[in-house]
Amino acid sequence: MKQNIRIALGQMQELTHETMTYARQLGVSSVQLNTPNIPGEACWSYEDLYAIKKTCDDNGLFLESIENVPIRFYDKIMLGLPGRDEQIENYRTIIRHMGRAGIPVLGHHFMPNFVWRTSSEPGRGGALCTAFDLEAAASGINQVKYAANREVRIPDESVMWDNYAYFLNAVIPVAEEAGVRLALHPDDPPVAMLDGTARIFYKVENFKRAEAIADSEAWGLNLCLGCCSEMVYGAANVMEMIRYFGPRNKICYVHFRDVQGTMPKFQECFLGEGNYHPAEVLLELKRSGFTGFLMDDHVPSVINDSPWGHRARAHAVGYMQGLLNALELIER
Ligand SMILES: O=C(O)C(=O)C[C@H](O)[C@H](O)CO
Repeated sequence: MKQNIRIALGQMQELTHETMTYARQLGVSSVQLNTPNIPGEACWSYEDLYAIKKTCDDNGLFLESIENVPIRFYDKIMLGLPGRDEQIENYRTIIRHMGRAGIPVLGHHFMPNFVWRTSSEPGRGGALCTAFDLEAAASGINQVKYAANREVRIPDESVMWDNYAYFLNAVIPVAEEAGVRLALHPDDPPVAMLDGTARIFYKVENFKRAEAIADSEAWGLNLCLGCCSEMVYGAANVMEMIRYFGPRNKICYVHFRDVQGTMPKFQECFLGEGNYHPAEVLLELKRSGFTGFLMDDHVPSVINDSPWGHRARAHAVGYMQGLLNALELIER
């Protein structure tokens, strides 16, 4: 059954009584977890995944997606190193467990050296916003977030493509069988090469290539509007991604955030002051046939906020709720 566009509260590593109560207080009925704190050095058990799902159900919340297994679970897969087949076996096990537990989407990215920022800059009213400047990154200074295996560098984009294809060929049939969709997140920052390691999901064309490799309903996108907006041509990528992948039912869910500026230099910001027009984007999503969920992603650091960002997340969620409300009205 097709669902309506809805909003999930997200980017928690753990589901506490407090966050679940907060989600309900904000008026959302679903949640997403990012790299949850689940025991396991290389794999997650069915029991642990089911326990999370059940906790959500018991608290009146639908668990929409788990985004990302820890990088150590699949670094060899991304880098094509010996040991990747064991990692793939574990990844397949996690997919099966998720399917059995009734968790429908597993998010993934393919960035061996993960998300980079080079500074935090004051944004609106002095709220701190993370920023990236390729020149600063190249000089090796101020790397704010970094989770790379610095010993291994893959300077060749075609090797990264081979690694991604090897991964998809091994996991897609299992995902199809388990009824779990694998949702790909774009590279952040979207750049072809970072610290000597090639990236492949930094431009629109490359997602089309990935879709063709997967060739399956089990593959889709975790469409991070922020990352697409960071790409050269900014907002145009956002619209192109929606117009192309929406009607193909390939957008599993959306990270609703934005930046100012585009590669090689950008800064995160509040919704409504970035490169794209949020209402226009939501309208386009609706028109494209999207029926997944929207969620808060990175948020500026506002005054007296918690490390997770309760205050700024409330702003992002409220903003999306207002947009959805208006959309419902004009569609009546
Ligand atoms: O960088 C972004 O846009 C993110 O959302 C980072 C997240 O950790 C995301 O899960 C990366 O896959």
